[in-house]
Amino acid sequence: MDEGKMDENEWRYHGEGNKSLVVAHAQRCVVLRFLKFPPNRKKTSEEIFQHLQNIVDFGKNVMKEFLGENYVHCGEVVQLPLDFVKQLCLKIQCERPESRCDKDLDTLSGYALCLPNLARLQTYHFAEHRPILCVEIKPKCGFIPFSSDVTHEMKHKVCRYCMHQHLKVATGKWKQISKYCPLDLYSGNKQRMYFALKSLLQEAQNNLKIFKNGELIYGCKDARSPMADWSELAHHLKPFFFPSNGLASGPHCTRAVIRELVRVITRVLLSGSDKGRAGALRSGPGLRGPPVCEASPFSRSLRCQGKNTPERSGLPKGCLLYKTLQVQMLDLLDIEGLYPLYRRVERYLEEFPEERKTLQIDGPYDEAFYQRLLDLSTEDDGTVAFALTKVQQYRVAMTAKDCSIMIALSPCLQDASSDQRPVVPSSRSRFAFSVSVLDLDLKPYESIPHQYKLDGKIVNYYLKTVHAKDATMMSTRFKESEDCTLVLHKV
Ligand SMILES: O=P(O)(O)O[C@@H]1[C@@H](OP(=O)(O)O)[C@H](OP(=O)(O)O)[C@H](O)[C@H](OP(=O)(O)O)[C@H]1OP(=O)(O)O
Ligand SMILES: Nc1ncnc2c1ncn2[C@@H]1O[C@H](COP(=O)(O)OP(=O)(O)OP(=O)(O)O)[C@@H](O)[C@H]1O
Repeated sequence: MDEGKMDENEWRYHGEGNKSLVVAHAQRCVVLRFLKFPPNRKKTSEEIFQHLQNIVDFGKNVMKEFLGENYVHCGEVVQLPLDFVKQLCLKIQCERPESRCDKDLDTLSGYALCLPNLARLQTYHFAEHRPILCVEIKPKCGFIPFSSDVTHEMKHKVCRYCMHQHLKVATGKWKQISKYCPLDLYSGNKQRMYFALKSLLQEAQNNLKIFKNGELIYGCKDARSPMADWSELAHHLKPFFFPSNGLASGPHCTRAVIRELVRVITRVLLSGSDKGRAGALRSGPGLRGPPVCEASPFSRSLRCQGKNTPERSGLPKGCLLYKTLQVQMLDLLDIEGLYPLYRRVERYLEEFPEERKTLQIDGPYDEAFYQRLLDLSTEDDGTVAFALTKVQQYRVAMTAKDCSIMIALSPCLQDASSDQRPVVPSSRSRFAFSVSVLDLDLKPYESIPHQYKLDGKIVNYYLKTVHAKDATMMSTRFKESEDCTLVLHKV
């Protein structure tokens, strides 16, 4: 990229989250990722540069090691002309969802991250001419805490995502409770994964987006977004999954197309080679905690049919979901066990503030930082060193609980080789695909007290409202017989 000759008209708004905003180049396969801040939060250019450089270093030295070279794209920090950034900011402002406008794009430093556009296949730099479909999933936390520090029994039964749904609906963030449960997606059991993906398609919230040729065609900006329209989605997807087939339109066609999409995504999620040092945690946390969440409509439907809890079929070890789950499980103590250790580090820093640097609280996220994360002992010897290791592991685990997975699919021409990319078959076509992970920014040390408070709020709200109601009648989330039969199709 020639930073000297930047033209805002070559870039278009692509998307944003709580902390960054992304614009995509119209022709080339690159995006620029800018940081966002609340209006009055002034940061110096040097601080912003360091923040971005930390993101790159953390990706390179930590996440690539854990998740594998192929899945992680760290990008690089670029310095852009301030005039370009200001014009770009003005140009995209009208496309930003209102709910995200509480923070402003950083237009003062001129720094941003330049990354490959993961909504396109990984050929970098130049866009492919073949059509491309991309599914982005933010799977969230895929396990139930196993820590003995957990004080609410409910946390050993119902996963955080399912509990949090109730608080989110109560506060108006989303209109309705999703049937998605991360434990179903991470189960490795095809039926459960199928159910999880279908549930995401029914109620996408911020956990699912679909792009066609880089354009968002499915996904929900906020609670005011219109209801998901499957027939419109199927219309977009039909040429991908039924290219030369005169499948009539209508509900039958919609169902067939959605089924194909879900099957292909399930297969892709279960695929993967195991390269690099990503197995570092394999002998670590392992599969612990209950295999199902009691609030998941899938497990409820099994119970309602008198069936046993499904076996944990397990994810293949090379796949990205497996690796992500292993990193999430670095949260060995749960926030309840972690918080007192955070307080221990805090007390130490109050006494010795100059030690913050030596403790690598704000970086550098280098090889030494990574090595310390591999110590999975939970025997507290009362030291600051022990507390610090658990705090850093917790931050890394929280990062993995909030990242997104991007799956890009491009139809293979008949009989054509796939340029050495992996290929996934569907019933009427074949796709070359790539899987990547994004939003791997290490969660800040300062967010730990917030996590602690939020955890209490989520559980208390759930206990007070939902569980109390549930004890006397089935949750409204689960509409009896409909769900009992829905999930048990062969996939
Ligand atoms: O706490 P959670 O689980 O609600 O996760 C937050 C996300 O909310 P979600 O529940 O996924 O809608 C939240 O996503 P949204 O802004 O709601 O789209 C952010 O990803 C937030 O991370 P950060 O503070 O921006 O680094 C996330 O905060 P962290 O907890 O990961 O710090
Ligand atoms: N390299 C990329 N290629 C394509 N799209 C991207 C890329 N990076 C980010 N995006 C898009 O931009 C959106 C926002 O990016 P990201 O999730 O990193 O924001 P964030 O503010 O850090 O998120 P959060 O709200 O989780 O803190 C993503 O959901 C994704 O759709």
